[in-house]
Amino acid sequence: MTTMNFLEKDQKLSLDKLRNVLVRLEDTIIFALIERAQFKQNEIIYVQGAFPFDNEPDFNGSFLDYFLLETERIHAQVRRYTSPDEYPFNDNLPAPVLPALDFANHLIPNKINVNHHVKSMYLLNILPSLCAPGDDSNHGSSATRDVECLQALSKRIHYGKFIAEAKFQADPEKYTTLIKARDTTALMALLTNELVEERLLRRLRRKAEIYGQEYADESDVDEPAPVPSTSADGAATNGTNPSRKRRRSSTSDGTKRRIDLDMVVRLYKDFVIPLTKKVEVDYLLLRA
Ligand SMILES: C=C(O[C@@H]1C=C(C(=O)O)C=C[C@H]1O)C(=O)O
Repeated sequence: MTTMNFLEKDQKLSLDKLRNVLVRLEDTIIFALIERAQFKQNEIIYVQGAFPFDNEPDFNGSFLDYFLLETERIHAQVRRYTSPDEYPFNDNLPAPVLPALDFANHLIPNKINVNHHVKSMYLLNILPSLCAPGDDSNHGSSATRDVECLQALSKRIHYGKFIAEAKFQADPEKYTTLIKARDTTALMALLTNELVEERLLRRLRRKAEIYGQEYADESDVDEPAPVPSTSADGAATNGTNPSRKRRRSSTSDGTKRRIDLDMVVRLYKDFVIPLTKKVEVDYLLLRA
């Protein structure tokens, strides 16, 4: 199970299934980062007011803010944000044009949304080490990739609500005692699973190493071309064309990477996991 089907009424929250969803979201996040890393930082798209939007005279945000808002406006109309695992970065989005779906109700009512933290973490701490400095004019492409990164990170981090609910259901007495005492330190300690975190960071580095490798297509390398078993003059050959040598696409360490492994691990260690756990604690505190 790599996704939760929130339309299934009898599907109970399972910590294992939820963890599998987080594992699958690692792939989504790594590939979204790889896509953004193709372009330079293009800092101007993050500068408030740097681009005039004639069709939106009252809008005074950055180019990315504009693209994110317009993206969320259209996604809201196809009811993206009615799904229990989707959280927008903007308020005041249009109503869906599609009829409401009857989702299973796993969580207690809450308005927890940490996307302001997600966005500032991404722009201030991730982007500068993800992309080369400078401007390559790929402003639209950079913004589209930024939106994909932000949406994937937001989804992953807000899954903390489901994780917290599953943990509460597994031990309601212990959690209720700490919630009533508003003991956030003890709550954080109780919900923390260091073994899961350590395994995640090891897996993440390995995934980034594999997904981030440049693949040298067969047509890009001088493979020894197979030749007929006998040459034109009829002499037996060894089946290869000695004149073509294999051109390696690798660098000195044997691989050319599209993403910095340490950056990916740091993203999770310093930001994604702590923010997920903050969502878990914030959600549990509502459960008193
Ligand atoms: C998500 C969980 O809760 C915590 C947060 C984790 C994370 O964000 O990766 C991993 C383990 C826990 O410390 C979990 O227990 O799986």
